[in-house]
Amino acid sequence: MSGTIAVLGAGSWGTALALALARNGRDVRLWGHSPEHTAQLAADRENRKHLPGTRFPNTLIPEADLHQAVAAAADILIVVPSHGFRDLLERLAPILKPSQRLAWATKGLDARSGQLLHEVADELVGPNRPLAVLSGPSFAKEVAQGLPTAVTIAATDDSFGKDFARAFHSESFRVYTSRDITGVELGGAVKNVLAVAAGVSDGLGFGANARAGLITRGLAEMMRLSQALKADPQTIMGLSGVGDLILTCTDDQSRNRRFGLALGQGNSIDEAVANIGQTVEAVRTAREVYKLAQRISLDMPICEQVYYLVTGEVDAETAVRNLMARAQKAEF
Ligand SMILES: NC(=O)C1=CN([C@@H]2O[C@H](COP(=O)(O)OP(=O)(O)OC[C@H]3O[C@@H](n4cnc5c(N)ncnc54)[C@H](OP(=O)(O)O)[C@@H]3O)[C@@H](O)[C@H]2O)C=CC1
Ligand SMILES: O=C(CO)COP(=O)(O)O
Repeated sequence: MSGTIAVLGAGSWGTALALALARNGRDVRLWGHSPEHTAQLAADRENRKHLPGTRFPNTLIPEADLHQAVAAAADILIVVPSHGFRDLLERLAPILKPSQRLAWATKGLDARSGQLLHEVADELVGPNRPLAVLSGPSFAKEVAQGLPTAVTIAATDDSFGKDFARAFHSESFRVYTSRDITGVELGGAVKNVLAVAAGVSDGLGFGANARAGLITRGLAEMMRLSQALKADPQTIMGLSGVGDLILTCTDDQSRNRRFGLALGQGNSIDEAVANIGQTVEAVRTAREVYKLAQRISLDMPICEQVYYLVTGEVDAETAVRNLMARAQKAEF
């Protein structure tokens, strides 16, 4: 990754990652789907909507035209919400050059097919294109502020993984590499669903014991799913699994946790989403994880109750009662 990198998606995370790359000496084109928003980024040299107070280096250029952003780039990094991932790849498929490698930092599953995002990428712009995913415990605001952060990049191709890691790696942004794309993607998707459960529990005032119990039994669900999908269990014990699970379940910067908190405090789903005003991935991911677990007959009781919550089939207290009423069993 020595040439320009096109970051596609100009929300909080796309902007923070574009800043990390530009500060690390890379030329970056930051594309956003709203021309008004991209014009504001170009005029202010700052993303006032998502990350106020952080000036863009000269090497970070906002770009309203997708074709131009892609044409200028050696490699591509997608950072749109998961519901826009497939559509964006369909737009990219006819314009990507064979030499351009593709990475993403989106967390979630494909809302149309329930597939992992690397399966969608492989289908639409593969099969031989090097692919990579960046994930781990990393709030956009802290990355934009240059606070110490560690993440994982999993790639289909070792040289892409190393190049991509080098493009980001700095004294404040530490990058570990992996080959387990499935494990890294699963951790990033499922932790958002579990963060809703932790938020609900805290919103109901259930205390520290309940939160720790939910995180630990949630980790067991993540582990079970990763084993069923032939991911490496070690990945779940790493940054993109337990690392991001702890971050998102315990800190109120997390939008998924705040969504759960709001439900636990008696707000409706629509009120909670509107008040947060940004992407809350778990609203969709809870459905996809539930369907996936059903399809492969896997027991994921916490994710199941979050699914019933986001579909309005139970309220917060009933979801917790349902979990506590389960039959006694061995821990492992
Ligand atoms: N924020 C964070 O700390 C982190 C986020 N992530 C992940 O990054 C992904 C993006 O989240 P984040 O940047 O935080 O979300 P934000 O809500 O901050 O921003 C999302 C951006 O994407 C735009 N957008 C919405 N739909 C589409 C689409 N179909 N095509 C292109 N752009 C679109 C939105 O535009 P508009 O406002 O017009 O809708 C907005 O600019 C998510 O999967 C999230 O889980 C991962 C790690 C950290
Ligand atoms: O993924 C994240 C941090 O790693 C951000 O979490 P939220 O989407 O819940 O804010």
